[in-house]
Amino acid sequence: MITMDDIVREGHPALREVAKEVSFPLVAEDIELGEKMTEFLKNSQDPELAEKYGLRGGVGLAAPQLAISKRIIAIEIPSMEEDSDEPFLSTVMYNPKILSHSVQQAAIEEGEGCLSVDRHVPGLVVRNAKVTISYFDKDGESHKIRLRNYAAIVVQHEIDHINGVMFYDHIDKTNPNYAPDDVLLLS
Ligand SMILES: OCN(O)CCCc1ccccc1
Ligand code: NI
Repeated sequence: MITMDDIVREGHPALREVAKEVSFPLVAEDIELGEKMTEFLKNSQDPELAEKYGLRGGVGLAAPQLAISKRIIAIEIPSMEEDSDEPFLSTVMYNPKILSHSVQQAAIEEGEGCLSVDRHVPGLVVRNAKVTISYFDKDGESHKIRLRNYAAIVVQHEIDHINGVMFYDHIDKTNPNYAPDDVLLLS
């Protein structure tokens, strides 16, 4: 299983590379990788397992964070309702792509973090509020989905990783808390 020891930290070259597309049909290794990334995210969101294995909670993970320079991301966003055991978004995206996005921008009010960054980097990470994403699933089926708000933020954070971009690259150097006047602040 993937643990924090497998996640590379800032300074590792893989985090600054543009990852390569995967080709279809996928090799077994890339299908298994996606499954292990999802397993990590689920474990990281389970208080007992997270504690037992010392996992930091995550809702997304990108292959470059495992020093694998491939365009593979896993998303595991729990549903907002406590009782529902269906996640809001649970998927492994191969060759994800932002097809289009809103003019409207959004940011998480308390900023972002990253499993590959062992420090708090304050500041607003302004992103597109809505995105239309295309991706392939493990069976090579093509998908096109529209995401907004928190889910859109998470997927953009992960797609940044496969392009060698870190969340703090988006923070305004001179005024980290700069918020464009019509940015949607998500709490
Ligand atoms: O790359 C995944 N990762 O470092 C885990 C944190 C993901 C994440 C955190 C805050 C806002 C969007 C996404
Ligand atoms: Ni990250």
